[in-house]
Amino acid sequence: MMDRSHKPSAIGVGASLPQPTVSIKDHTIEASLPTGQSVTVQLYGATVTSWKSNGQEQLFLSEKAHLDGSKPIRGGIPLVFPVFGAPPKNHATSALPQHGFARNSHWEFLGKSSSESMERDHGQGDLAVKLDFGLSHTMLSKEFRKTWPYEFGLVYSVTLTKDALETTLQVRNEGKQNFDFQVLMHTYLNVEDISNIRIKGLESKTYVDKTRNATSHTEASPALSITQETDRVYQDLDPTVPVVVASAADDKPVFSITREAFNDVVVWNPWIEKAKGMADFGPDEAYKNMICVEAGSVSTWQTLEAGDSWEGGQSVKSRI
Ligand SMILES: O=P(O)(O)OC[C@H]1O[C@@H](O)[C@H](O)[C@@H](O)[C@@H]1O
Repeated sequence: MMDRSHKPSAIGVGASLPQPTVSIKDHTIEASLPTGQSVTVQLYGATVTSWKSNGQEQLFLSEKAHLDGSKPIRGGIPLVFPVFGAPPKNHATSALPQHGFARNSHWEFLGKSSSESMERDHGQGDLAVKLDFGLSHTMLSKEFRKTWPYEFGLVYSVTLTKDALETTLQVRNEGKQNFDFQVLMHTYLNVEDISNIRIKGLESKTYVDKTRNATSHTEASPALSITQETDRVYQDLDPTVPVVVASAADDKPVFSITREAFNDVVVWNPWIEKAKGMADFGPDEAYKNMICVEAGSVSTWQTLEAGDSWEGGQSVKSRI
């Protein structure tokens, strides 16, 4: 999964091998590999809004998503930090909006690096391109700084490889006070038909069902089908065991998600009524073309002591 074995790029060493390209335009960063895969990231929220692989778009983006920075982007991979869902009462995050401020703040592009993986699963020499984004307390709006007055630094890395999209968040406590946070990569996966997929890797896991008064249950199904509004927080998963979105027809994986330091996975689909009720969700029937499988750390709080840092991430493979 998270492959830390990238060696420095061979760019400019006389080789005429095609290299990744990266372009920056209108607060949008686009990177593509010579093998055809591409990724698009908006500086607003450092939200990944497109990931193309195998000649297909892998992420769902609502037709009505706001891409002008006026609202968190409905689709792609919004980043949830420092609180998941509605903030609890009497907590340091209480005055923040739902899902925190990372997805509705302006990030900076820190740069790109190209690399050649030495030990990827699919053979040697695969090219990868990594895009780094930063957000710190000095970049927050006055309002967010006031409501969450901690000194922090976030570095969000988006790595595109031939086989996967990897997203990693590093959180640093740059102040003198400890702070608590939750984090989640709210990944909207593009699916052809929700009735034709099953979610595997959740059996026997405890989940909180947010559609049933946040009651706790144990997943009985080895292959979960989505047939109604679904909003579940699965807890205490082994991050190295993939959560797989598989085809119901032939059981082949459509997506496989492994994680690092993320023990929770949220499965969300708004279904008919909720989809209609969201002004930025469209078309109404698009709930059939998406499933959110959201890797994160949300069932407890991570406490970060002054000067410390923490890192977590996911690797999403498609149609392997
Ligand atoms: O509408 P938002 O703030 O983007 O949230 C979408 C959904 O995000 C999911 O992660 C939550 O579990 C749901 O409860 C929520 O409805």
